[in-house]
Amino acid sequence: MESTIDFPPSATPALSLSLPHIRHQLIRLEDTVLFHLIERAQFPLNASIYTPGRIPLPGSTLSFSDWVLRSQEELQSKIRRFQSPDEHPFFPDAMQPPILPALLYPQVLWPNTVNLNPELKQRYITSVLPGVCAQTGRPERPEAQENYGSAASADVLCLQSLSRRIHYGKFVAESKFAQHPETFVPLIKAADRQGIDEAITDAAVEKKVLERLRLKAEMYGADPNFSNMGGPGNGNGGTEQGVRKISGEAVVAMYRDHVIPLTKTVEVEYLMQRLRGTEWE
Ligand SMILES: O=C(O)C(=O)C[C@]1(C(=O)O)C=C[C@@H](O)C=C1
Repeated sequence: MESTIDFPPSATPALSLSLPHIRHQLIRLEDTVLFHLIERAQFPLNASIYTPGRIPLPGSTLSFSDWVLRSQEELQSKIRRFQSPDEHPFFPDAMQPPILPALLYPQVLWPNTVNLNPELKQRYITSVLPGVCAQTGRPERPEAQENYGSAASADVLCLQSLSRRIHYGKFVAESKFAQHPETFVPLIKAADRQGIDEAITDAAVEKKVLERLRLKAEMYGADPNFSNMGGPGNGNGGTEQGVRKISGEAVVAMYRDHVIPLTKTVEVEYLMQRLRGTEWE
């Protein structure tokens, strides 16, 4: 698969490492994540698809959702998806040799093994999805086996866009490191993860991210046929006339409690490996 969003082989390392450019990509990814979540939220939670063994699968003990994700990744590996430096598989054991010739991406990141997808998937299933699929003020929707395939397909898109978002932290971290190695080298040498976390944190940017996201969720999640974007009784659950497509609160909570913290963990863990094989080691 050719470049995902901004790392075509033609992109220069200088552009890939410019912090405003990286933040612009993070803002674009907000839209991608949001639209995929809105697609997922039209179906019930369907807890059965996350339970291994609940839905019989030929030759596999995985949950239905994992099986769909793994099968997709196996196919996508053949068309180069995971050669792109902003793509990380959830199932590294499913990777196959690409059938297309390798693309030459510019070497922007320091070689590293950071992949937080297992933690991301766990949080997505146990915390993000229940918030996104709930419609405030309404009873939980019953399982709908006719939507199992649609829900699992939407999950693939949600998880992959979230994974891209959090692993973008590597580019953010590389950019910050390149700007201030004198700040980071001693912290990394001392394995001071908390110190690194503080050095990469920009509280004003985080606040802006959450404010923008709330606005986007309110706008994209409203049905324009009904004026249900605000006013009393028009909160997350919508009105009698129109149900919101997604809860703004759930989207903000997802970013505040999971997406931003995981992005920061990616940044910290990437930096912890940043001195390997350098003159600073
Ligand atoms: O934009 C940055 O500087 C980032 O590190 C990304 C990000 C985020 O996840 O949105 C994470 C940590 C910072 O505190 C601010 C924002």
